[in-house]
Amino acid sequence: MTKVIVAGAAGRMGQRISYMVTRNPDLELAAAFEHPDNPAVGRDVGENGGFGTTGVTIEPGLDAVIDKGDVIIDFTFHKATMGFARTAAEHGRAMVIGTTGLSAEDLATLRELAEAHFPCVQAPNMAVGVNVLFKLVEKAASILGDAYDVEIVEAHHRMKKDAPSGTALKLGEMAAGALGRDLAKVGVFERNGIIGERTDEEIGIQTIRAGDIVGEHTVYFAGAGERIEITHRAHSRDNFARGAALAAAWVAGRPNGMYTMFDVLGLNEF
Ligand SMILES: NC(=O)C1=CN([C@@H]2O[C@H](COP(=O)(O)OP(=O)(O)OC[C@H]3O[C@@H](n4cnc5c(N)ncnc54)[C@H](O)[C@@H]3O)[C@@H](O)[C@H]2O)C=CC1
Ligand SMILES: O=C(O)C1=N[C@H](C(=O)O)C[C@H](O)C1
Repeated sequence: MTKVIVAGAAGRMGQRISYMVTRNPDLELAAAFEHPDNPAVGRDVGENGGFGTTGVTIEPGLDAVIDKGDVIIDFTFHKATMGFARTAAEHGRAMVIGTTGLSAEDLATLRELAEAHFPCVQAPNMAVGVNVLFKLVEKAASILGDAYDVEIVEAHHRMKKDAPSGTALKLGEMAAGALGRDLAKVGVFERNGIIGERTDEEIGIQTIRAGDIVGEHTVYFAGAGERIEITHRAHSRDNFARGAALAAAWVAGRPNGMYTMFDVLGLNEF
């Protein structure tokens, strides 16, 4: 039985992850923590999340609970995540990281820490459907090639802090990789004013923030006289949370290093 520590346990994702951990027979919800200023500190994580009494109290900060578990599931905020990774490295705890908005520098540091000290599953989206979407987009781009313009539109709730979504960036990277391009060079994240004609190689990524949209991603492949649109819509946060719980059960006991949901779901061969 793998003992799980849930970071940001009072957050939108933290609540549903805590619930999914209690539903997974391979996992034990061993501890939960929040930012020390969060009003949920001191409450039972299940009562706070609306799924009953668990006997697990939300503690103030990771240091208070680090000795209680084997795997930390982190869906919080990029600055907090990097601090948790340093603590995980010191204590040799595994991590599942769903937090988005990590910079290229953060990801390089995370890789260094994980390769030396702990196994880590990191993915911008832990839903099974989105991970299949990544593969479909890679395949579509490699078949269609340069004759089709690639554009990505993502929509999320008004509370989301980072833009574009980590998923949209990954979709852009999958398409760019299949087309022999580098998203850092060809990504276009804003269009306004007299911008001139579209270039062949650019990959546009546009953002919508509105209401309580859980998460939607559409990739367009538009050519002369036709287009393909591939869309994923999340109906609730439970698919992300179920994926995170699956990743926690999978990562415990693995060799140190970085893994993705493709490893967890066995999608590398596709
Ligand atoms: N990989 C995936 O499948 C998914 C990733 N996400 C990502 O997860 C992250 C969180 O999303 P939400 O739950 O919607 O945000 P949220 O704002 O509802 O929850 C974040 C929680 O983290 C807590 N937190 C922040 N700093 C902390 C610290 N230093 N110590 C302890 N707790 C701290 C906050 O108090 C808050 O309760 C975002 O980066 C989002 O993009 C969201 C959904 C799916
Ligand atoms: O913040 C969210 O809500 C989500 N964030 C992730 C992202 O940035 O890709 C995944 C999901 O779409 C929900």
